[in-house]
Amino acid sequence: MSIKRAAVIGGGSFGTVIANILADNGVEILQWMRNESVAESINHEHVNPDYLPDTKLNPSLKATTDLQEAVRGAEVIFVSVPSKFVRQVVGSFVDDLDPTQALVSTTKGIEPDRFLLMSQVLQELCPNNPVAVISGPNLAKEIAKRELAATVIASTNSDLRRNLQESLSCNYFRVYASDDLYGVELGGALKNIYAIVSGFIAALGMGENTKSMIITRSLAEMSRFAEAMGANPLTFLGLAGVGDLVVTCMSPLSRNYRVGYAIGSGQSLEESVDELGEVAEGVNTLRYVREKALELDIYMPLVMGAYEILFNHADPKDVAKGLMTGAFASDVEFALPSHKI
Ligand SMILES: NC(=O)C1=CN([C@@H]2O[C@H](COP(=O)(O)OP(=O)(O)OC[C@H]3O[C@@H](n4cnc5c(N)ncnc54)[C@H](OP(=O)(O)O)[C@@H]3O)[C@@H](O)[C@H]2O)C=CC1
Ligand SMILES: O=C(CO)COP(=O)(O)O
Repeated sequence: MSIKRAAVIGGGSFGTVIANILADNGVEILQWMRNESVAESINHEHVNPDYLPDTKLNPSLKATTDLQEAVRGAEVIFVSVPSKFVRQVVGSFVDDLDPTQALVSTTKGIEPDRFLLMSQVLQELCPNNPVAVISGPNLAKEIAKRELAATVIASTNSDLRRNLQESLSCNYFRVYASDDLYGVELGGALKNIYAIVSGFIAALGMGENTKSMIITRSLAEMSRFAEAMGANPLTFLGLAGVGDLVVTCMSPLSRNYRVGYAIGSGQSLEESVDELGEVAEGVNTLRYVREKALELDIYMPLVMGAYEILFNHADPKDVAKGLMTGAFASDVEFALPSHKI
């Protein structure tokens, strides 16, 4: 049975795109945002002027700045604010929820204190509510133009998975299923780091072989981290792993890639983030993953190198040279374990 009424919490580019797909599919949808003038523009002009100024939105998509109004009666609540604010924003409406209402995170980030992914934060705040995540190669600006794309819905609740597949699938958006929430979410969070690295590489004018090497070794590093964290690295072979890694490492539409490109072109981290004006989750994720890798002694040379460039002003060219002179290593560690080379 597909969803009749849903809420999207967040007025940015991805929240708006998800709300618009649901509206295109006939779901009654109320999108919450804190900015009154953006809400008014969505309601009257059917445009989100701050994040998707060139997209005519479905006129049935309604916006509000009243959080309680948005969640009241919604069968599913999509949470689409930056990871830094998920706990605060969701925490302000948990008391209004009943246990039938499902929560879906679109957010690709990590909460640092206990290294929690967003579905874990949602589950902690709302232990009786079903939870899912959506992740995949989903650049909002392309989906807004209704260019073909695919995504993954992950949940251990098979009814919720199926309802979400039915409510989000349409002729420009294909929705695949997974029951590995942690793996799907970890892929979405980790790839942002490597999109920043790929941005450096592009800014330095490095070749196509270099770009391919970086993407492939990023996948090896992500998988090594996933395995050490107890996740299933096979999930990274799908859209939420390879798929999202490839698109964000290759496209200037990725905000994380753009931050990397700006830094590789000589701007400071602060300038790059300010100029972007949107969230680039990879900057904080890089800090948290580096810390976790040091704590668990996980070999992550790209993460360590990127950290030196972003936070210690290291020269990207010197870091790249250092990466080329590491100890001899295995190509696919699942096939040839490192200790056997
Ligand atoms: N854009 C994309 O292509 C995709 C993004 N994602 C993920 O979705 C999440 C949201 O991204 P996206 O929509 O692109 O982000 P944007 O940067 O486009 O927008 C962020 C939104 O969150 C709002 N916001 C920021 N801080 C707060 C706060 N303290 N309280 C309430 N609202 C707040 C902003 O409001 P205001 O405008 O008032 O500041 C804005 O509406 C991220 O984790 C991202 O990684 C996932 C897939 C694709
Ligand atoms: O996650 C995304 C596409 O799948 C969006 O990436 P950015 O946050 O780097 O723009």
